[in-house]
Amino acid sequence: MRPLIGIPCRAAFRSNHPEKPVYYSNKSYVQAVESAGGVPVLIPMMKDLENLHALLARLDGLLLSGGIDVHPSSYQEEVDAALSETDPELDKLELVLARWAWQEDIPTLGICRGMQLINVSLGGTLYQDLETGYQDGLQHANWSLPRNQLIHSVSIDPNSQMRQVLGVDKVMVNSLHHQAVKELGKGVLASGKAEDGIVELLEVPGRTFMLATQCHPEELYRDNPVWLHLFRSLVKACEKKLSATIPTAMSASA
Ligand SMILES: NCCCC(=O)O
Repeated sequence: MRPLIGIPCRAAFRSNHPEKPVYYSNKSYVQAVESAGGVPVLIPMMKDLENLHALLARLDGLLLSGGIDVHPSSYQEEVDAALSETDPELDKLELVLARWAWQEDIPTLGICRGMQLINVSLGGTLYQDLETGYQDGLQHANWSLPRNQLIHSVSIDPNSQMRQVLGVDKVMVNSLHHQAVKELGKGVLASGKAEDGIVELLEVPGRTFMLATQCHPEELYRDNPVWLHLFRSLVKACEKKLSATIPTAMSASA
C-alpha cells in the first residue's frame, strides 16, 4: 500500500474573487511526494480539532512545507523585527501537526518554514529577520532568482541521520528565507550548517524520521538525485510504519 503523506494548506484570497477564500499548497510539494512514491493529501485548516485528529489517524507521514513567517508569539517573544505575512491559524494547525508527529513518531519532513516550525514545536526560537538579526551572514533571501538557483553550500554533520540519507558531506542549496533557526529546540540536532553558521538542516534523534531542510529540495530534486533521495527516504519510512500497522489492524478486525 502506498503511504498517505499530509501537507498542510494555507488560506489565501484571490484578488479577482475576494469573497471566495481558498486553501492551497505549492504544486512542487505535491509533485515531489508523488515522484518519490507517496500519495499527497492536502490538509485544510479545520475548526474542530477532532476532525483534524480523525484525518491524522489515517495519515502515514507529514510534509511541513515552506511558506509565510512563524509569528514570534509561538515561541514567547515579542515582534522585534521585520516580519512578513503571518497567520495565527496556520501556526496553530502546524504546531498541532508537528507535536502530533513527534508524539506518535510519524515520519516527517520539514521544509523552510516547516523546519522552523519543528524547531519551535520543540521549544526552539527563530531569527525573526536574518537581515537585521544576523547581519554578517550570507544573503539567504534571494527572491528575484529562479527558485532552483543554487546559492551556497551546506556542510553536513558526518554523524547525522541526514548524512546517511543524503549520502554526501556537503551540498549546494537554493536559499529563499528571511527567518531561520536561532536556539535549537529540546532534543533537536543541527545536522547541517551554511558557511555563516546558519542552521540549514536539522533532525530529531530518537524519532524514526523527523528531518528538515532550510532550503527548498522540492525545487531541486529533479536536478540533483540527493534531494530525490530525501523524499524517497521519507516515503520509505512511511511505508515501514504502514506495513507495521496493517497486520495489527487486520487482526483486530478478524
Ligand atoms: N518564508 C520564506 C518563504 C519561501 C517560500 O516558500 O517561497
